[in-house]
Amino acid sequence: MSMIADFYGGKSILITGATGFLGKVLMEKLFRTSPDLRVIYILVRPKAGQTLQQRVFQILNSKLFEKVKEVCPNVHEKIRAISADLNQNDFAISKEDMQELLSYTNIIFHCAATVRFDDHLRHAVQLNVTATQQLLLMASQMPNLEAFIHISTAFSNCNLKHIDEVIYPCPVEPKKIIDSMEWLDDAIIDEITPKLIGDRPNTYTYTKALGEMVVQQESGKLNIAIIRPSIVGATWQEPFPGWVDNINGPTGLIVAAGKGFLRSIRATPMAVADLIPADIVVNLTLAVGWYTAVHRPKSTLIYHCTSGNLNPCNWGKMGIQVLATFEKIPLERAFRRPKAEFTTNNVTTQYWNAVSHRAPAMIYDFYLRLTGRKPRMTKLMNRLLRTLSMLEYFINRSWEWSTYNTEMLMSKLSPEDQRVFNFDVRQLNWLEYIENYVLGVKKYLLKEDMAGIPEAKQHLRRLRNIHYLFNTALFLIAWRLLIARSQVARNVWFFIVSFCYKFLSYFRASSTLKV
Ligand SMILES: CCCCCCCCCCCCCCCCCCCCCCCC(=O)SCCNC(=O)CCNC(=O)[C@H](O)C(C)(C)COP(=O)(O)OP(=O)(O)OC[C@H]1O[C@@H](n2cnc3c(N)ncnc32)[C@H](O)[C@@H]1OP(=O)(O)O
Ligand SMILES: NC(=O)C1=CN([C@@H]2O[C@H](COP(=O)(O)OP(=O)(O)OC[C@H]3O[C@@H](n4cnc5c(N)ncnc54)[C@H](OP(=O)(O)O)[C@@H]3O)[C@@H](O)[C@H]2O)C=CC1
Repeated sequence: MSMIADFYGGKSILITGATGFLGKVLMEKLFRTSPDLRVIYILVRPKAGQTLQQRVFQILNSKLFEKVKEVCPNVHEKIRAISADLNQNDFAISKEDMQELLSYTNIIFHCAATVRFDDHLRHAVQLNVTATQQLLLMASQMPNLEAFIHISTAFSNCNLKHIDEVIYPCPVEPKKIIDSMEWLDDAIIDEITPKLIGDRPNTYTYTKALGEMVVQQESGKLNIAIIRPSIVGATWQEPFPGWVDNINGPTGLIVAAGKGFLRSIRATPMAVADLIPADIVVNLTLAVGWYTAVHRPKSTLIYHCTSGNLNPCNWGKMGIQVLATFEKIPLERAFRRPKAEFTTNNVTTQYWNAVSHRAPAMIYDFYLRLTGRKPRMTKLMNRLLRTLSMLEYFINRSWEWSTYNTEMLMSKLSPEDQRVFNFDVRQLNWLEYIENYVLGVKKYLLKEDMAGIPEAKQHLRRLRNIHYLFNTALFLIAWRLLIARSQVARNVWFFIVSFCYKFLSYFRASSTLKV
């Protein structure tokens, strides 16, 4: 019997960010392991062209929830979508809904955030800091609340090399930042952003650090815990391997490599690729929810959900395995063959960007123009290069995260819970995981049919032939131009031609003699 699964039975659970990548995996696991839970409230904002109900329907009818429907056939009745926008005052929740949330909620999982690296500071503060503050205020009015679990990121302190499971203060108090965002105009915010974020690379990591400070400051009498996952990747085992449905983190680059857009990347092959599968994050989150509510630790505990110190993998190994998988299982309609290299300095990066990214895009756009179509590849390539420049910070450094609390929690679980809520990353086989990740990208994100693999391989063979033809033509043109301009080149050319001629004549003469 799983104590954790049992704990969530009969509970009313509030999840923010349930429509996001991690939120969906969290909801799925909760329904699958504790089908007798009372209700899951999810705060959802209406999206263009979709009502709340349509959004929920889409999630519940996705492949991810297939197993849930078997164990929890009335899942539709147990999910209660509440219209909310975390950017608004009181989240724009109606009075009745707010009353229901305040009266019944037992556990909160706060996953919502803006994960964009380039978000404007005002927006990132609103969602990652102010909304967290407001949610804590709401939580403090919930008489039945047992635990508040805040999802942060292991990179909230990426300005440090070694990171412990503690909250590191930022120089400027979050409250001051929140206040200043109310009266400063965008131009001034733009000007002070670099000074505020200091040695962090973007507004995301900075505001997630501020969010943690807010959690610490506003915790009051609440039972709170913070989870810090590193780079969340596709699922490892549950509900099935390789599930992923957005392009954040490495996923977008895997797609770009598989489609042949990404041919070189500035990365340190030996740097630790601190990836963590989404189901491991979710298992730890649920175990933390149980532990925080039942054991009520005296202080706010922080749990690092990382892989680097227990089972390290590096970007080099990951990149090679990604490409090896694309050899066997290519993506459909690739732009070029999947073939990429790591570069390690600015000069080679600029060179390969020009030769392997910009030039082919321009040639292809030229071809599109010639055939009366709208050019698009240069624009796409520029966006990819911009994305690469934003991710570079994370693939050229290694961090060490201590995992005492996470390991302590593991030791507190019963053998059954260690099995059902497995967050032991030491058991993960990276090569197998990455292969399943790449397959998952193909099947669940790009929705490509496995039956199309022979055609995809055929397409790659065509691309290879075009590549050879193109290179041969380029060589001949260059050579022709060189011969026209240089006496030395002409001499070399005549020497080669006469050598070949003599060789052929000798070969013909000797074969005639034999006859
Ligand atoms: C020896 C062999 C070598 C072979 C190598 C080849 C194999 C390659 C795979 C292995 C390398 C993997 C490296 C991975 C590096 C990952 C580092 C991640 C670090 C995360 C640390 C923090 C973790 C967290 O806590 S939060 C979660 C992470 N958050 C994000 O990832 C968000 C990042 N994204 C953004 O901030 C934005 O999307 C931005 C700024 C990058 C782009 O914004 P923009 O306004 O331009 O528009 P969008 O609409 O968002 O997207 C535009 C365009 O870009 C494409 N795109 C977006 N993200 C990615 C991505 N991660 N990778 C690739 N492409 C991406 C998107 O598809 C759009 O394309 P269109 O065609 O124009 O629609
Ligand atoms: N993915 C990763 O690699 C990592 C993620 N994390 C953390 O995990 C958490 C979840 O991340 P992930 O699932 O990847 O992110 P996603 O971007 O996939 O999901 C973000 C969620 O937040 C919701 N949200 C955003 N803005 C609002 C708003 N104004 N009102 C209501 N809801 C809103 C989104 O709703 P909508 O669907 O409407 O957009 C979505 O459900 C975040 O806190 C993130 O910082 C930490 C480490 C790594």
